[in-house]
Amino acid sequence: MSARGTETMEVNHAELRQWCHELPKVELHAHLNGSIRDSTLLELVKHHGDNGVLISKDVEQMILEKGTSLGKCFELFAVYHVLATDHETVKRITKEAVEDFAADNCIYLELRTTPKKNEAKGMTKRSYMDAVIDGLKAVDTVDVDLCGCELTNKKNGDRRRKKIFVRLLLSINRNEETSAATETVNLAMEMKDMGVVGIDLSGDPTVGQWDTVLPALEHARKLGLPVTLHCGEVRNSKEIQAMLDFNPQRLGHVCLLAEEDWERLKSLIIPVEICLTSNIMTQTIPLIEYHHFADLYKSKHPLSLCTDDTGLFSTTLSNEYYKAAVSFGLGKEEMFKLAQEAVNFAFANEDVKKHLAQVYEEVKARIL
Ligand SMILES: CNc1ncnc2c1ncn2[C@@H]1O[C@H](COP(=O)(O)O)[C@@H](O)[C@H]1O
Ligand SMILES: [Zn+2]
Repeated sequence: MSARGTETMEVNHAELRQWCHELPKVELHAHLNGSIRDSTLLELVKHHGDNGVLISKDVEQMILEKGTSLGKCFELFAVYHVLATDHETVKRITKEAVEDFAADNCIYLELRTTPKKNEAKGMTKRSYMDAVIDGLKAVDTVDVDLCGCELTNKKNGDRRRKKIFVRLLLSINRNEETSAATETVNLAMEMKDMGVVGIDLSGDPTVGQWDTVLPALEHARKLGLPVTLHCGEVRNSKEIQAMLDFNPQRLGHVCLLAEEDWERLKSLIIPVEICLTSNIMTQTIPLIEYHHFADLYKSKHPLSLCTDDTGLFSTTLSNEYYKAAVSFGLGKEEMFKLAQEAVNFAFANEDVKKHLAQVYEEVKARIL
């Protein structure tokens, strides 16, 4: 290829990246602690290291190797939870995560987090969540709509300021007991007027029993809380079948499904949260060319592109769109439609969805 040809391609890639950045996006699968900035993490490591809590060198090494296998991710999450589980830090990482998604032109963010108890720091699941809400109130680069009302005051009444809708999902960790999982569901219910819109099941897929968390998930369903489940990150046909039997509002990942489970997923038409970079970096999927996005997309199965853990996997939602475009040959119209349709799978109410739909209508002529 001539030097000129290479140059043209590079320009196109840069332009495509820029376009993906400008596209208004909807994020449905983002974990708070997985979205911590590297710079913040290193600062926290230093702070704790200086206090003799953790050996900085080991942690720095872990950060360098972050996200390179599913096992390494969960080793690192254990570290994150030591570093980030106090009220001030929870507030800080929430503020920064929302500001980062907004800077990436995300117009709706469903942020999920596992409410944590920490007696030594006087933290309850409720006070952890209050710190998250404090973080949302502290956002100052963008207007945040939490529960139908804007949290941040419009600086100088500037109507042109960017706006992001943030809704929260409370995560049940797979290794929690039934009572702890049920406590999280009850907390979600208690915080329904504070932007909490649903329940997620996540955590290390090699631990925990479906039967232990099922009563809590059924409780959520009875209370009318939508549920999304991390599904098929490891081969576990029995659990995957039980998850399909449960028939949740959404599923995350769905990587390692046997043929008949795959067909069942499609016939149930459960919307899927696709996390391309996450699946490749954790080696759940060996190569992007083999990713099940292609099959779901071709079958017109409902899906949305998501980041999972922007910090852990050094990605952004724009980057996920860019990756989908170059890996599966999607054009701008197709990507626009993908982003626009993700609105339908959000757990927010119809008013929010109408507002988001309008944003896409308004921007369409300019961006396509
Ligand atoms: C890589 N794929 C994944 N699979 C399963 N669970 C994951 C995950 N990525 C993140 N989490 C879940 O989210 C927690 C971090 O955010 P919060 O502390 O809740 O804010 C992790 O501890 C894990 O339980
Ligand atoms: Zn996830």
